[in-house]
Amino acid sequence: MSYDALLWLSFGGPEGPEDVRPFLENVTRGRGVPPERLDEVEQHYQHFGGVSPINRLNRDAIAAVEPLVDLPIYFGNRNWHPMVEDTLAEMARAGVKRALVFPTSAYGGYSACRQYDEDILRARAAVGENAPELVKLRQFFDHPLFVESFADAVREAAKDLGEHRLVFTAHSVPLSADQAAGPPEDGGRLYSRQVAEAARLVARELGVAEYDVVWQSRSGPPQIPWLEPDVVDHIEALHERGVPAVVVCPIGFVSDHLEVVWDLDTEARDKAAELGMGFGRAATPNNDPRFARLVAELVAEHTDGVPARRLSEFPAYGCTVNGAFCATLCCEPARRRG
Ligand SMILES: CC1=C(CCC(=O)O)c2cc3nc(cc4[nH]c(cc5[nH]c(cc1n2)c(C)c5CCC(=O)O)c(CCC(=O)O)c4C)C(CCC(=O)O)=C3C
Ligand SMILES: [Fe+2]
Repeated sequence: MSYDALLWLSFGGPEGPEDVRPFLENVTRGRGVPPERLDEVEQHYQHFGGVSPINRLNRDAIAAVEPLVDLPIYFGNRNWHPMVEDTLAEMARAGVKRALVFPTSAYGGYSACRQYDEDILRARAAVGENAPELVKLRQFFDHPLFVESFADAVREAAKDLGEHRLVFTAHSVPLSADQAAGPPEDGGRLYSRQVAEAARLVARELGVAEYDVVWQSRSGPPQIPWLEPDVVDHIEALHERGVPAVVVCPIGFVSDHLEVVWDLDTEARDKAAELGMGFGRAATPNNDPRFARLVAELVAEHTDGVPARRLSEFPAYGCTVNGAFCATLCCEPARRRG
């Protein structure tokens, strides 16, 4: 199959103090996130001058991928400029008929996969009949280049720490969303099980037998259960068990965006310092040259029939055309069910 372009599809983030509130409103529209939580998150962004690093990190990664692929790369986001609707309109004007889409998430689940399908549907509907055909690349949580880059990052973060516990962290989601993650016939929990599998692969690469998988950045109303334990609470629990230091590996993310620099480099690091524990945080893959190669390989699976490299046989989906869902009821949000 031939393609005219690659669309880099990401979350988006504010680029100045006035952007923060409208960005947060875009993210949480219709999601029942309490206003107090939004006020709190607004402060995290304002602490960094209202600028999330995520757009810059995406632009850097795109620049690293450009020399490795034969396609022009376009950049569009779900929640902030450049908005994917505008990017897709620009692609249509440039004559793009069929494009691959790289979503900046390695996993399945509603927030990590299906919501990017919804972005594709929305953007194609906005552009209308000239909308390019869009083929989304697959979930890559078990790609050897993803796993190796995290393993090296953990080695680097741990190098001066001595005895420590390795703790993987990913974005928490409501338990109901995790239960609905993946095609129902797979039994659900695709997101948390893929995160656990990626953690297992990185730990295996490092030869580490004991480690934990925990969650961060929980949102939503307090009465709704989300994946636990939270990383900060877990650091306290490790301290009580006499663990002298932690290395936190943000396996759930591809870049050091605001939820990594705030929730880990600020909150988790401060908690460890308060308890007198050593703390190291592994870098995410975004700026590792292997990440650019990973994207180029995912593209080559489609353009050159290069076989998919995977370290596990764990269920993986995500590759669909024009925003179709991976399977009937795949990652269907509970609130939208009958
Ligand atoms: C699974 C997952 C990923 C990983 C997959 C992927 O990477 O796509 C992810 C990534 C990200 N999440 C991000 C930011 C936010 N997420 C929020 C809220 C939420 N995230 C959720 C899940 C996830 N989120 C959920 C279930 C909610 C509740 C609302 C809802 O049901 O949708 C909120 C609202 C405020 C709050 O925290 O309450 C913000 C600001 C940023 C950008 C950071 C930056 O600006 O640098 C990134 C990359
Ligand atoms: Fe999020």
